[in-house]
Amino acid sequence: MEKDNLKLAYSAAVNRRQLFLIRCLGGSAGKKNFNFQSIRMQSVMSSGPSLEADAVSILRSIIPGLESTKHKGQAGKIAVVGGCREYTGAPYFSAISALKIGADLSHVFCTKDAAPVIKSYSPELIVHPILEESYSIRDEEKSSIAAKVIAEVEKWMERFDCLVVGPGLGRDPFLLDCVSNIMKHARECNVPMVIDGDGLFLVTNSLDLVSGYPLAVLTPNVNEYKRLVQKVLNSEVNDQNGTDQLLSLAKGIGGVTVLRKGKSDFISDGKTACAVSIYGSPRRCGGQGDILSGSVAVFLSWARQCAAKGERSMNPTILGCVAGSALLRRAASLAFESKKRSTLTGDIIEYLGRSIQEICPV
Ligand SMILES: NC(=O)C1=CN([C@@H]2O[C@H](COP(=O)(O)OP(=O)(O)OC[C@H]3O[C@@H](n4cnc5c(N)ncnc54)[C@H](O)[C@@H]3O)[C@@H](O)[C@H]2O)[C@@H](O)CC1
Ligand SMILES: Nc1ncnc2c1ncn2[C@@H]1O[C@H](COP(=O)(O)OP(=O)(O)OP(=O)(O)O)[C@@H](O)[C@H]1O
Ligand SMILES: [Mg+2]
Repeated sequence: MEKDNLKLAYSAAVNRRQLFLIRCLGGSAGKKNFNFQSIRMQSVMSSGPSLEADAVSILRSIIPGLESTKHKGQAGKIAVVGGCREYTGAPYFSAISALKIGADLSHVFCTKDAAPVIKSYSPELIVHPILEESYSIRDEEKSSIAAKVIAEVEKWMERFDCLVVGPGLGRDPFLLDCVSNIMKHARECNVPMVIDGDGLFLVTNSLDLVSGYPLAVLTPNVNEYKRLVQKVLNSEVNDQNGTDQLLSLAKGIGGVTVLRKGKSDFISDGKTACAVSIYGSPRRCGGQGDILSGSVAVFLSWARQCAAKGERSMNPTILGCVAGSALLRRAASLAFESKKRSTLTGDIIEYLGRSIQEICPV
């Protein structure tokens, strides 16, 4: 009896899978004819058609081709500022996701303690052990160390297409001072920044770091969003009027782009708002936001390249957010299909490649 039930469940799963493949392939695997209709339907159904971005078209339009004329670096050079004694997973997830999506180089600027650990996760990452936390230095050393940190980052800054600031950064006051200097320098160099995790803790307390900088993207989770709304709008989160509040928040920080993470991801630059509701995963394991920050950094860089060629008129930071969110959610859904309750962030990262391949086959 149990065997029969198992057989039935198995054949139902196979049927569902076949139906899904037929719907997705739509008779052709070619880039132009690829049919992602099943996913688009789900997305429209879950948050209403008016706000939902056409994420698949956006992804297709900004993912660059793989051409033999290109040299290393042209598909993106990303740097993650994060990683401390407590957190080594978050910067790794963010930086490795950038590579898995298609960036050529991914750097991590972290504390001296975190560096050997992050290096041991992957030889693909370029890891700079430059940051220090208060516990490891004497007060009289602070100013010389702060000067060294910024000098080290300055050497690299102009090479980066985007910085991700905050995954696993921690909240040590001295370290955050040094990171503030890095952000000021990035801003002077017009380098886009995705601010996440403890980077949002820093920015919420020092809004000037990003205020009025249109190349800044903030990616708050539920707690981080609440703190931002309280600080900037002096009110509580109001989900009845969620879109207006998000617009006001982005506007209140001088036109930065805010990607509010949740059941649907909502994105606004203070002028327009859109949503990504593509079906993701019901697992809420830590680290999915880190994948998102690395993804947004890459797509934002690609969208800016398209904009520079005059190929796209919409705000490239918004396009980058939509693309990053859609890809993460698709990968999470594929990972969950396979791993169910045991789905972890590492599993989702393994599906980034397949998710991008479905949209832009090579
Ligand atoms: N494997 C890893 O290394 C991971 C590390 N992560 C990192 O963990 C850090 C925290 O992210 P969460 O999403 O948990 O942050 P949240 O702000 O959502 O939650 C953290 C919780 O701890 C409290 N908290 C922690 N430190 C505090 C402090 N110094 N003062 C006041 N309250 C404090 C917060 O109020 C909140 O309740 C970030 O740097 C994030 O990037 C996460 O990305 C998950 C994965
Ligand atoms: N309730 C939900 N249903 C579906 N997807 C969700 C839900 N909540 C979050 N997500 C997705 O997970 C991604 C990460 O959001 P989450 O709120 O977990 O971030 P986070 O707390 O910063 O993660 P991290 O653990 O990496 O710090 C979002 O981009 C969103 O697409
Ligand atoms: Mg987070």
